[in-house]
Amino acid sequence: MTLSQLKKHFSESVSEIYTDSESVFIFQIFAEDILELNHFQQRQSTDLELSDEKINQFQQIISELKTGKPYLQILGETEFYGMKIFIDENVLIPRPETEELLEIAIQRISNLKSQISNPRILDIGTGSGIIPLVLKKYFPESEVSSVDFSEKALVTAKKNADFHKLDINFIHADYLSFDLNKNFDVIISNPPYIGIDEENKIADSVKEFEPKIALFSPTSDALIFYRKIAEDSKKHLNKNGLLFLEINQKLGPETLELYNDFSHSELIKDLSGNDRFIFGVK
Ligand SMILES: C[S@@+](CC[C@H](N)C(=O)[O-])C[C@H]1O[C@@H](n2cnc3c(N)ncnc32)[C@H](O)[C@@H]1O
Repeated sequence: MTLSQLKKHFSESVSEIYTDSESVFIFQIFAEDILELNHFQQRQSTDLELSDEKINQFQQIISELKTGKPYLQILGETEFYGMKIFIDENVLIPRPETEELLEIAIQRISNLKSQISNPRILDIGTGSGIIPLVLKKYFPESEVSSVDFSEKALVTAKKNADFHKLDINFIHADYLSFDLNKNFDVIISNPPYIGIDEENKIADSVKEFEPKIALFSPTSDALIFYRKIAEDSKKHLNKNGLLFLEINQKLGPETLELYNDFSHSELIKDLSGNDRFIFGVK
């Protein structure tokens, strides 16, 4: 089988799940990984004869894609804020909105840095580690702690931290019953924000392949993490400390209200125009 025949076979096999342009895009990504040919080289090598081993690898990928498994999980890595990030079934696949959250945070923490040279940062809900990794990369003098209840997620996050040689203090704990024992200059979080009773409204592809603990709050209270963060901020966020949260777009005003004792708090929309972030100054 040649490369162009494989490409056609690939597109036809996944046509029930992906549009033509999506399947071309996904094929290119896997061809880059398996055949070690960049996009330009792939276009120049349409007649390349492929070994049975390579064809079998693509066949395996097709079988997995047909189950609805996200292609990034099959690939095992993604790019986030310009960094290579390993992912697997134990962590949330990084979302573009979280890149926006970090853009907002980096800009505002830079301003804070004129007053505090080594800010102490707490991230709640580590997942693949994207938030603490990006912040530690941008603010090497900062002290970054990150808590997650999922031991398996922490294994992946540590793998990412080792890969990028970044020093993060990972904490394995249930944040909802965790006593913070020090104060922070920055609290940031993208916690689970869907009430467990709303599970039936979420697409099967998300529910089936991404960890439930990353998506759903443990009760029907979708704001349970935000309430605990508000409580902790009272005692453990320093004066003029900064708060950055990714939130459920349907609960903007209710979530913002939890932080009305801050000297400043605002809702910020994402690029799609949804209420998606809260920025607060204590
Ligand atoms: C929405 S995901 C966000 C992951 C990552 N920060 C990101 O933006 O991709 C929420 C994370 O919170 C973690 N989590 C869920 N319940 C938790 C709890 N009770 N205590 C600490 N972490 C928890 C999940 O394991 C998951 O990694």
